[in-house]
Amino acid sequence: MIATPPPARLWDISQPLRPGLPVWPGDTAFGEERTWSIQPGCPVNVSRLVMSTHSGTHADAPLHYDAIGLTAGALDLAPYLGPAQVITVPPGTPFATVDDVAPHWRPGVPRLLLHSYDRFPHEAWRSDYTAIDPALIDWLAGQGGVLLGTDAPSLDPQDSKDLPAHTMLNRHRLAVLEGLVLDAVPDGIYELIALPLPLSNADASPVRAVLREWPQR
Ligand SMILES: Nc1ccccc1C(=O)C[C@H](N)C(=O)O
Ligand SMILES: [Zn+2]
Ligand SMILES: [Zn+2]
Repeated sequence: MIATPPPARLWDISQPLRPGLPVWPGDTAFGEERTWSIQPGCPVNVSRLVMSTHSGTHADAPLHYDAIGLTAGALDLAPYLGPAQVITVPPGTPFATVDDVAPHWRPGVPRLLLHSYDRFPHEAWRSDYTAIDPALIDWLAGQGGVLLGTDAPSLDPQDSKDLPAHTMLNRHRLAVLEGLVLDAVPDGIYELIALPLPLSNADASPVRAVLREWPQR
């Protein structure tokens, strides 16, 4: 009889996808439509989804911010699986900076997930989210980082036209997750699992992001 360890605790850090989901101003509303329904002569329910590639918790592909960038289907999956550290930045911070992160940084854990909301805004779009100082992305790359995640809907401010944070991310070829829900997650080290879908031509992909307890050594 193999002794099986108790299951590691899981945190679901993904937004529920549903009609009424707050989306980027002007973007495609989340829609679902039943195309087949269970009834005499039809044994199944089937639906159709209409959604932005940036709906809810998602991974940008480089194609989102680089006209010749990789698509979601071409992304290397390794950055989206592995040890990650959750660090809270003071709520209401306009830009997360190196000074917010460096004092809490655990060298050798190459994924940074920023927790900026006191309470994730599930019910309404908020434009006043915490964006990312590009210098933090440059610093993360220097620390051997491979992925940056945030509970905000974007790395750059909503009105940004030159996307300095996404540009720095692209320069360092870092992976990104946006729209994480970290309300219930204490700062610390976890195993991140958040795989993008093999959407062959897309500029981003929804992910089911979870954190699993990481054995503290
Ligand atoms: N839907 C959009 C439409 C136009 C411009 C930006 C968005 C975004 O959703 C922001 C995106 N999540 C980003 O990666 O910054
Ligand atoms: Zn995005
Ligand atoms: Zn983005």
